Amino acid sequence: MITIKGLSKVFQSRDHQVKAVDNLDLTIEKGEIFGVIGYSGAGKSTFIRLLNRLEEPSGGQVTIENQEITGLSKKALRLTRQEIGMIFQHFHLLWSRTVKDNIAFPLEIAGMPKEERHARVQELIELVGLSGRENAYPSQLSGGQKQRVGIARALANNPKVLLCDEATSALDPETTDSILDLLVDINKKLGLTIILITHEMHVIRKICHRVAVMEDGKVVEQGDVLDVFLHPEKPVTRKFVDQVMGDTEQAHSLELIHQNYASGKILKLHFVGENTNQALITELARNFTVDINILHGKITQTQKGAYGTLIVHVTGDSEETDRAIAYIKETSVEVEVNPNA
Ligand SMILES: Nc1ncnc2c1ncn2[C@@H]1O[C@H](COP(=O)(O)OP(=O)(O)OP(=O)(O)O)[C@@H](O)[C@H]1O
Repeated sequence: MITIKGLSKVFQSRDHQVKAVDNLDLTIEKGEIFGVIGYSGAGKSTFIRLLNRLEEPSGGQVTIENQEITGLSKKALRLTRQEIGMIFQHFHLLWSRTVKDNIAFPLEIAGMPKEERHARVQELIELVGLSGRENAYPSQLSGGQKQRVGIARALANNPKVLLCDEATSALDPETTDSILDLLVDINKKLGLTIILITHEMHVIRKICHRVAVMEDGKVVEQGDVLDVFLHPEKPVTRKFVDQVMGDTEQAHSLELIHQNYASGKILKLHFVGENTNQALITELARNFTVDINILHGKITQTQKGAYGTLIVHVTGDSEETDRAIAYIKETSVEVEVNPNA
């Protein structure tokens, strides 16, 4: 478990102070993929760099599995950093070393004997899917392959936690997905705790179990990814959810829907987890004498199951419509009945 208490970082420039991280408290469970999302300037990079003290905190504590990182001497910190792997947006590889020598680098520093090192590097190359590219130089690799080298190097000393600093931001969407798949795979295979920062909700949706939203150096909202998707509280969180669900477009089409459907009721159904798979609409049509028109919908997958919304127009006898709505409410699908309809 990782506990962060009252963590702060104040940067002092000539004429003013910037509280990049402002009295932040968080608990991250062992083995989870925890995402921190925020816009540029929210303090994400500073936050993640405080965890391994690439940035020295102005105040507060970071404890990783009972070891207080913030209380370590510089010498002890050097050793402990071997237990905290990190990957970066621009990979930070050594350009004059081959793939295998880049991966071997942290093992050399840790003093691992040559033969053991060789075997470990081979194992890591297979783990990250780089077999056959051992002797290539970074300049001969694609962005995705470079990040795979970064991941292998970060995992070399069997860290307790992997920190990912915008690790997919420099990659195209397809490569991003393959790197995210690799991170999920590693999390499952090794039970490794992963903390990532990003400005893309797609990354959170695809791989995180829990998420914290940062704004002005503070965590303004946090929770299970599905809960945050379903009930975003703060405007900044809603904006991020809209990145994936396209709600602005939905709001616009809702206005049109009102104009076009004067009678009946417009329902907005939220599906979570298992319920996305059930044939609710078919059941409604079979069991109630109502007509149902699907007007708009989107379902997306997260690590904790599926999440989606569906806007439907229901017409029929008003009592029968109410019964159908009551039936929907009995399932755990959430339903909002549009008040204007
Ligand atoms: N070394 C520094 N000196 C002074 N101010 C800094 C320093 N590093 C960061 N800041 C300031 O701290 C705030 C948070 O920056 P940070 O880079 O952590 O945000 P971020 O959310 O990671 O944004 P980005 O994705 O743009 O890097 C910003 O106002 C930034 O200008």
